Amino acid sequence: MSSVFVVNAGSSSLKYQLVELGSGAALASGIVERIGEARSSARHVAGDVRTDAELHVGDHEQAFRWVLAAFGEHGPSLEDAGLVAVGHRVVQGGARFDGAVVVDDGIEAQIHDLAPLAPLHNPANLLGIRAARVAFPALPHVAVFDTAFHRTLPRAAWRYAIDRSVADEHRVRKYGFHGTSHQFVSRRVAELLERPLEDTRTIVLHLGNGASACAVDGGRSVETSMGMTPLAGLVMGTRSGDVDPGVLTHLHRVAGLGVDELDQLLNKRSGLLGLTGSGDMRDVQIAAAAGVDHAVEALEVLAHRLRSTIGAYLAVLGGAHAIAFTAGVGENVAQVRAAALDGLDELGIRLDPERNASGPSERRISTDDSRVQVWIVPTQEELEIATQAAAVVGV
Ligand SMILES: Nc1ncnc2c1ncn2[C@@H]1O[C@H](COP(=O)(O)OP(=O)(O)O)[C@@H](O)[C@H]1O
Ligand SMILES: CC(=O)OP(=O)(O)O
Ligand SMILES: [Mg+2]
Repeated sequence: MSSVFVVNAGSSSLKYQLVELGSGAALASGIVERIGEARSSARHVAGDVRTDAELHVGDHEQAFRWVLAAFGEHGPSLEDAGLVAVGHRVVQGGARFDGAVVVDDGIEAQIHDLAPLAPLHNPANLLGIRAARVAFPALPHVAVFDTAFHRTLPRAAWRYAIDRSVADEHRVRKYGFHGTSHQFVSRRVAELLERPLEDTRTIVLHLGNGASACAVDGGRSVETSMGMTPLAGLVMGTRSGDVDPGVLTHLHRVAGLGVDELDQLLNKRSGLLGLTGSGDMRDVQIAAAAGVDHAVEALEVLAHRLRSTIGAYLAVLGGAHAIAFTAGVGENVAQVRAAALDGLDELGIRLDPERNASGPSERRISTDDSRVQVWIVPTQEELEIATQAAAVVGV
C-alpha cells in the first residue's frame, strides 16, 4: 500500500487527509480549527470512528503534534500506511509554477515571495509546509498550486487592460484559483462523456464557500472567473465576486473606508453574508423558503451571475459538450443549479427536474435530448493533490 498525507493549511486551521493511492480512498481525515486562539478544536476521523477534542493549539507545529498523536491513538498507523509524500495545497503559485513541485528551502522562499498576491492564503500555506516538514522530516513535501492549472490561459484572458508597466511591475494579472478542482472535474467529465479529453469542452462551476467557473478546452483552462486574487467573479459565501472597481475609490472618498476596511468588506462581509446575514447557503435556502426577501434576492443575484458567466463561457469555448457542478453548493443545491440553467433550451441546455432533485452523488442531470450534458461531479481535491504529489516524486 502507498499513500499520501494531504495538507490544506489556512491561517487558523489545518485540514488533512490520508489518501490511499491505489483506491483513492480517504483512510483518515480531520481538521484542527481556531489555531492560536484560546480555545481550539480538533476532529480526527478514521474509518467510522470520529474523535473530537477541545484543546489549546498555539501554532501549526502544535497542530501537527496533535494530528500525529491522534493517528497514534486512534489509527490508522502512519508507519504502515506506506507514506510516499506529503502534498500541500498552496493557493498562489503566480506565473512561476505550472505544476506541482517538491518543496525545498528555495521553493519555500518563492511561495513567500508570492504572499503579497495572496495575503490571506500563502502565509498560512507556508506555516503548514514548515510545520509539516518538522513533523515529517523524512518525507518529500510537494506543493500543489491552485493557480497551476490556469497557466494555460491565453493572454487575451489573463491580461488586464490597465497600464502595462504598472501591471507588469506589480505582477497584476489574472491567475485563477481552484485549479486542482477544475482539473479533476474536467478530466472526470471527459471520462463520463466517453470522449477524448483533447476533444472535450467543459464549463466547470465550483461552488463552495469560494466559487469559481472555468472554461476547459481539451484539458486546458482557457478562461476562469477568479482573478489576481480569489475575490473576483461569482457571488460567494462572504466574498463579493465582481463589482465595478470604481466602487472602491468611491467608498474611499465618500465613506472614508481605508484599504483594510475595503479588503474586509469585500472578502469577509459581502457575498451571501453581506446580502442576507449568513454566508452559509443552507441558512439562505431556509430563509428564502420562508419568504425572506433579502434571501430570495441573494439567490437571484447569485444565479444571475452564474448565468452570465455560463453564457460568456459558451461563447469563449464556441459551445460546450458539458457543464459540471461541483463543491458544497454545486453538489447539493438543486435550486441553484436549476436557476442557473433555467430557460437555456435555445442554447441546447435542458435540465431534467427529477434527476436534478435527487440521485447518486455523481450523476447526469440533463435530459436525454439535451445537446449539452449537465453533470454533478463531486470534487476530490485531496485525491487530486495526492495523485499529483505521487507523480512528482515518481510513485
Ligand atoms: N447539503 C447542503 N445543502 C445546501 N448547502 C450545502 C450543503 N452542503 C454544503 N452546502 C453549502 O456549501 C458551502 C460550502 O461548500 P464547500 O465546498 O464545503 O466549501 P469550501 O470552499 O469551504 O470547501 C456552504 O455554503 C454550505 O452551506
Ligand atoms: C482560493 C479559494 O478561493 O479557496 P477557497 O474556496 O478554499 O476559499
Ligand atoms: Mg471544499
